[in-house]
Formats: sequence, C-alpha cells, structure tokens
Amino acid sequence: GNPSGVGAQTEYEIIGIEPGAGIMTQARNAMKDYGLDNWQLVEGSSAAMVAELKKAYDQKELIIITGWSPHWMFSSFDLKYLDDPNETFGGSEEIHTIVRKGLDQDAPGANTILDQFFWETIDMEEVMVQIEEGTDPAQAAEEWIAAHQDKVAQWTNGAQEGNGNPIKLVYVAWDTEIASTHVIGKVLEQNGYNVTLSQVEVGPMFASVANGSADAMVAAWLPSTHLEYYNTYKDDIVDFGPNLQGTKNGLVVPEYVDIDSIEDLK
Ligand SMILES: C[SH](C)CC(=O)O
Repeated sequence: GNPSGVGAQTEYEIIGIEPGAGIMTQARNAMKDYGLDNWQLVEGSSAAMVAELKKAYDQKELIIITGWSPHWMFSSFDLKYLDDPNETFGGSEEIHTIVRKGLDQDAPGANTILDQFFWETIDMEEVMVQIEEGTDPAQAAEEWIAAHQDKVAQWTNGAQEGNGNPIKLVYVAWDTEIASTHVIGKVLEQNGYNVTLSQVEVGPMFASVANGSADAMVAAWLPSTHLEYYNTYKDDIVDFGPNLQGTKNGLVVPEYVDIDSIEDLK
C-alpha cells in the first residue's frame, strides 16, 4: 500500500504498462528483490505510461517508469536507467521472429523474408521517431524501406512472390513492435502478399501463432522478458531467432531525478 493511505502519492508509484507484459513481471520481481514494500506498480498501457512521462517531465516532477530500449523516448527526453545490481531486469536481450508451423509450405516467400528479417536498433529508432512525430506507421514504414533498399534486398533475397496470398501478423502496441511489424508487413506486401496486421495482447500474440490463427510475429523479447510465454508455446511455434539485438529493460527516470539505483528507492 502507499504510506499516506489516501490517493497514492507519485513518489511511491512506478508507472508501468499493461499487466501481462514481461517487463511488469520483472518490475514486480524487482520490487520484491529490492524490498520496495511501500511502492506500488501502476498498470496501464504503453501509451498511458508515455503520457504520464511527458506530463511529469514538463513539470520537472519525479517519475519512475518501466522503460526499454530501443525507444524514441530516449531521444525526446533526457532519461537514465536506474542501476539494477541484482540484474532483475535481465541483461541485454534480443527480439525474435516467431512463425507458425507449416508457413514454409503454405507461404514459402513470406517464410524466407521473415527468416531473413534483421535490423539494427538505429533502424528501428528511425521508424519509431517518425511515428512519434506524427507519421502514420504504414507511411513511416514505406519511407524507411525506400531509404534502405539495400537492407530490404537482403531480407527478400531468394523469396518467391506472394501472388496475393494472405499473411496475418500479430503484434502488441509497444512502440517498438508498432514500428517493426509495419516495416516487415510492408515488405511482405511489396513482395506480393495480402497482409493484415492485428494488434493484440502478449498472451494472445503467442497463442495465435501457436494455434495457427496468425502466421507470424516479430515481437518475442528473449531470453528472459517473454520466457514464460515462450516455454508455454515453444513446441508449437518456429523460432527464427533475432530480428534485432541489444535491447534493454529497466526502471527509467528523467536525468533531473537524483536517484541512480533501484536500491535508492528503498
Ligand atoms: C516492449 S516491452 C519490453 C515487452 C514486454 O515487457 O513484454
């Protein structure tokens, strides 16, 4: 609970995202590991968390959020990760591409492109910033693809045409995955597939690829953030490995906040 007993005070809240996200499990574990008894983790959404950050930042008020990289917020605000000596948020991770079983038979071109999809954090950040600045995600994807034909050619190398066959991609509305899913979806479309993008929660995202109702997702944060979901479905999915490396999760505060470690919150 919070110390005052009335409406929660901001100094004892960590602003998180939707409850099922892996970073929320990591945050709950951190609060236990570091003994943050009188703190509460506020559940909401990725968008709501960023709205809170903007509000606090403009007022130079204390705010602690569950943050991750890559993210456009690090180029919009002066932010820092709190040290996590217990490594509760895991180390540097990667985002994997997961496809349904049988995709290699049903849509070999899409299977090839999804298997070859790989880009750098700088690439993802470019698209994320465009979207944050107001460009429609599909438009931002198209512009990035036009400016990086060399990289896209590596993804589509050897891929058969889609001939209008349907491909359904699922993703969660994290800024990272809004960017990546629109880019790979646009590449598949340009390769002749009839692509639909479906925004879901993280559990249904894994479940729909495992049960074949979706064809693929490019949003599995491994080896720790999504480990539970991965272990639940690993026998029913095909893991193509990383499409991006060097991610990071943690508790994030504005630089003006005089706190440097999660231990300082006790
Ligand atoms: C983009 S977030 C780190 C993903 C998650 O927490 O499940």
